[in-house]
Amino acid sequence: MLATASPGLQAVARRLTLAAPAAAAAQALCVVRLPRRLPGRSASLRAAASAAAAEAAPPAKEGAEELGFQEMTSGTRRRYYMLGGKGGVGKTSCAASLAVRFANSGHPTLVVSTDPAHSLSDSFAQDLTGGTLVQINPEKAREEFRTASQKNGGTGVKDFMDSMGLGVLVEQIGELKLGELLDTPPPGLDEAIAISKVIQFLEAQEYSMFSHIVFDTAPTGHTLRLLSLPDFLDASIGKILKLRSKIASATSAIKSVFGQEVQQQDAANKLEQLRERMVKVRELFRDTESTEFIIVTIPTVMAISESSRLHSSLQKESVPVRRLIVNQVLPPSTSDCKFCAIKRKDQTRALDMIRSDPELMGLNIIQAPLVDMEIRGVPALKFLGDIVWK
Ligand SMILES: Nc1ncnc2c1ncn2[C@@H]1O[C@H](COP(=O)(O)OP(=O)(O)OP(=O)(O)O)[C@@H](O)[C@H]1O
Repeated sequence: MLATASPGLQAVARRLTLAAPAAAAAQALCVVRLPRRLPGRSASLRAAASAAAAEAAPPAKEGAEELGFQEMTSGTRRRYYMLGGKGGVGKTSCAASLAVRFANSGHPTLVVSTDPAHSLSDSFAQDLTGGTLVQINPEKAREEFRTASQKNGGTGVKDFMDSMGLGVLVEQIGELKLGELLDTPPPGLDEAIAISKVIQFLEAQEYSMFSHIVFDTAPTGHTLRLLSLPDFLDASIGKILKLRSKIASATSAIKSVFGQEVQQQDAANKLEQLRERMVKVRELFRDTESTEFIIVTIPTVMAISESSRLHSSLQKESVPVRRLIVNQVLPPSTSDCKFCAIKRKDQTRALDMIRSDPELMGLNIIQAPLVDMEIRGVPALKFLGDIVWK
């Protein structure tokens, strides 16, 4: 989904609309362009914001480098922020509030969702000033990939090779898992191809004005698969290309004998383009200068354990992580009911767990209070953003 305002962007939007039938909405990516200044919050939200900010516990920064909002807006390079974590912890709310904060500080911002069941439009309460919504359909993108790979063979490159009497070569390059790749695509392929498309669009001249891109990422499992996928695809596509060059001389010999037309160039070029895009996505995800993965969690033992594992996996993938948002922390109170007192004790134990977790203790920890309103619509997002992103 894409919300656009300028005529140039609308041209892209129309192109994308045509490529994506409405029925595919559940499989869509969401890209929202934010105007530089978004509507301010109401007087009641303003009052609640200052109360919540005063009540929010100070961020724990033991051993962590000092990181603030100012640092997020310094420099001239485009910045990418990816928010990820366990389901329901507040990724969308935090991502949307960061985007609103950037936009209101004068930074042209795009917010993108890679979650097929994204709730960005709910979060913004469809308050996408001046924009039109457009779906980018990952299934369509995957279909393009399959068509490119199968162009010459009807049922695939392997069959094509067999038909040319070259099946034995495929056997020789034993590890080629092309059939599997095409018939049972690994989880996250749609997402990876779609995100590479988004990155491709973002690199176009008409998007160059956007200095801040915020990704409201898919839940943990998807995100990890997505991160490791470019390596897998790189290897698979690399094998196809290697195979192609190996058989090049053999096919021309066959052509000269049978006069058979072999048009592999087109398919190979498309695969090569896809491979290059995938490599770019992988590089972008690992670039410490421009990219940061922000883990969002809540103060429960289960969520923190999962965040610890997520951080460990992200480190293995060399994805830069510096901040941990602990969302929905009960604000201090002098008159707790029994339920609140027990809940608070649980939360305190979970927060202590973060401070002693070897994976998490070095991160800059930002506590976001549990607020007594739904985080929905730009004023509420501004309210949350002013508390979280200081
Ligand atoms: N600090 C908070 N105080 C009160 N409510 C909150 C807070 N943060 C998030 N919420 C609410 O919690 C719900 C889930 O939030 P959100 O959709 O941002 O989570 P998510 O991690 O993106 O979920 P999913 O994994 O399903 O995409 C929403 O109704 C949101 O308004």
